[in-house]
Amino acid sequence: MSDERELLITRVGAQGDGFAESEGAPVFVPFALAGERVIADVDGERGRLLRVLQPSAERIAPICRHFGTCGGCAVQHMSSDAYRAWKRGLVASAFAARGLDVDVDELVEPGGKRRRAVFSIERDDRGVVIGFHEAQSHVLVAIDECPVLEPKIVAALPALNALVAPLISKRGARLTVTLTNSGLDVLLDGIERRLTPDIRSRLASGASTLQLARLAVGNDVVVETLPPFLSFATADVVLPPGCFVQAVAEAEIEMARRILTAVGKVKTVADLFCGIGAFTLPLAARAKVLAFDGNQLAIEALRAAAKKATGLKPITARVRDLFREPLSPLELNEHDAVVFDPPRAGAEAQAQRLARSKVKTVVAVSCNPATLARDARQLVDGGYKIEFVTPVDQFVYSAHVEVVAVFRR
Ligand SMILES: C[S@@+](CC[C@H](N)C(=O)[O-])C[C@H]1O[C@@H](n2cnc3c(N)ncnc32)[C@H](O)[C@@H]1O
Repeated sequence: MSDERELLITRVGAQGDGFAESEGAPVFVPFALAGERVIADVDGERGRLLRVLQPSAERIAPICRHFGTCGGCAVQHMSSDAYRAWKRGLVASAFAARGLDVDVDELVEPGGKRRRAVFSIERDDRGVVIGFHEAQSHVLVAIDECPVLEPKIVAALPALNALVAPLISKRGARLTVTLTNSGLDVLLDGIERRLTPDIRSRLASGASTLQLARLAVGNDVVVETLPPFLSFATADVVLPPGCFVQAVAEAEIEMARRILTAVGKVKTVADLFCGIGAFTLPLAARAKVLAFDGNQLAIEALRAAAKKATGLKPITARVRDLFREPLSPLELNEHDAVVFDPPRAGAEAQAQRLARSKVKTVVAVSCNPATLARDARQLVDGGYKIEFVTPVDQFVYSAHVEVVAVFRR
């Protein structure tokens, strides 16, 4: 039932939604800005923006026609100043919630487009559709333009759709597309159909016509025309299908630069949650690196790249579950600096051990300010001082923010 209300938006929340109080309860209104009076259709804590009665001076026109329906971007309607202040504020408030009053740096905006996208692909009345879901909805928005993605990825979507369409059912699947140095690396997963020899050969010939570097369906590499690789320092890493890569090359380079500046002149560094070595390899240009990750394929890819690279100090890469078996203080103490870049869940167990270590410099990279602040609290309680907290805008127009934090003792 429609419940239209006039609301005063008092701030923008962590997901990019406008926040108002109405009838004694919170209401979150996507696409509304602080200070605006709006009419929204309210259903519980959610409000659908119907009209802006009094627009904020910070309101600007979005740059993408899908903005407002596509769930990929949350805040294209904010001026650059408001956007920068909001992202910085997300980090400051996460730290404040842990009792850490830090002077968060200005938002660093390295620019660049996303080289990896995970699309949904589904069959419905429109045919087979590739796109992103509306926020908090099952409705799929067909994407034919996207200002945050590498144009080569967007341009390939119609042909990729035609290639995999026969495999797509109403249940849908995921299509992960990564722009690598040797072309597009495409992974289709979540499909029910088995690949018959006939389907496989049709996919393989289509992939070569499209000059894809690789096409994989689930764990099955259907065709690899060229090994899909990315370069870090002097090394070329061949990507295991679907493995983690930093979304934007420019952001990754900026973060690596800040990590190197923070660790300074050192002999030995531990890189925890190293993945395929986006930070390990630049660090190895300077110091001996011991690198750990839970993903066996990522570690194998890093080892193979390190073996072939020239001009790097020794890298030892090991598979280890750092949630269950974090490095002990004794193991950590063998290093002049430790870098950790965990998944969104953070590195709670590892931070506890770091807090008891004697390591001089710790650099944390995180895509989740809340878990970073939790882990930072442990480091501070263990005697570390926070030197820098720098938000890096890797996920432009979204509510996500990457952070590099430097701790010293
Ligand atoms: C945010 S990524 C960072 C990877 C790398 N630093 C980079 O920049 O490409 C997080 C990494 O944590 C790894 N990971 C997730 N859970 C883990 C665990 N329990 N133990 C060790 N590594 C884990 C993932 O495999 C992934 O490579």
